[in-house]
Amino acid sequence: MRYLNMLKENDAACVSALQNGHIFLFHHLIPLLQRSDPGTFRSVALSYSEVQSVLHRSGSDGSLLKESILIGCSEQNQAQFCLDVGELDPAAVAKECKGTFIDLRKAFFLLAGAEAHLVAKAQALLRWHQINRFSGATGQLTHRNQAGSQRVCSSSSIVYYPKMSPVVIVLVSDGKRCLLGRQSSFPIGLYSALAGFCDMGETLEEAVSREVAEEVGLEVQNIIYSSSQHWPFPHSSFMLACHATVSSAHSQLNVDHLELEDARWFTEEEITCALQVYQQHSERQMEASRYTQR
Ligand SMILES: NC(=O)C1=CN([C@@H]2O[C@H](COP(=O)(O)OP(=O)(O)OC[C@H]3O[C@@H](n4cnc5c(N)ncnc54)[C@H](OP(=O)(O)O)[C@@H]3O)[C@@H](O)[C@H]2O)C=CC1
Ligand SMILES: [Mg+2]
Repeated sequence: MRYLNMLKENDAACVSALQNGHIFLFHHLIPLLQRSDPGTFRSVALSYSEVQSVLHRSGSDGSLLKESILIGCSEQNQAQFCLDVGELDPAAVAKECKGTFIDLRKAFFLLAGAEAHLVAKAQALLRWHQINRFSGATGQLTHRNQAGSQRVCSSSSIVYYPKMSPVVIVLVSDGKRCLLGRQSSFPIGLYSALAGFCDMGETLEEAVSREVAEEVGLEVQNIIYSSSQHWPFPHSSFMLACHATVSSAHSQLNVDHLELEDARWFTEEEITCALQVYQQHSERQMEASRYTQR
């Protein structure tokens, strides 16, 4: 952690870490991945010299490497960076690296947990840099530090840091059943715990109470924080997961159909059955993928 912090503050040390580090490539924010076991993917960690030769063979002079952004540090203490090669031909880069550019929405659940997290973080940082080239206060260009942990306005010295939007996601229970809803944009059959963006100035508990009231017209109690994760879609969210209850006497839903297509109470048996069907479906997909790769 201290090493990473030092790299954020020391441009020269960051350049040297880049030359000895691992680099993950993206093309217009789409990560370069490799198929590993059938139906799963892994990220592709390239060395500085490997990326240099990919860039040269793709007709670039290599100066693009300076655009790499620090994303973390491996267990072997090697700094990890990401780089968007959007100006190059994706097919040529993919061929050079024996990989393939795959939309993160498709690959996210097929990457191992730590890799999914790293690739999502990299995409989020790359996106933040791409959309913050100018200062919102002065309209002037901003410049990044070597690590890419901040951007500074060239005329006012205002410092900008990468942003996330806090989101609450809550599993509401009435003691016997849990409440799930779906938006019309969800894949067919997919239901999820209720979620929503926190408003400015809200506490976690206030955001949970408001979102549930807005979406299904219930007043929740006993809000308990459970866990958190970075959520890359559609932009960078910081998901805070909670449990909450309603009394069974006050569990009548009044769904806001502008926000949700449907919301329902589900019993434990229904959830278990749905998870089993999902598991069988995933296994069949993996089997099919094994067959097509033969
Ligand atoms: N069950 C779920 O809904 C799940 C949601 N998520 C994630 O949680 C996040 C929030 O869920 P969702 O239900 O869509 O949120 P909300 O219930 O808050 O509804 C989304 C609407 O909120 C408005 N909004 C307010 N603040 C923001 C902001 N910072 N960024 C974008 N829109 C904002 C937008 O309205 P307008 O466009 O009218 O301005 C948007 O259409 C999303 O990132 C989603 O991917 C993850 C898993 C499950
Ligand atoms: Mg919502």
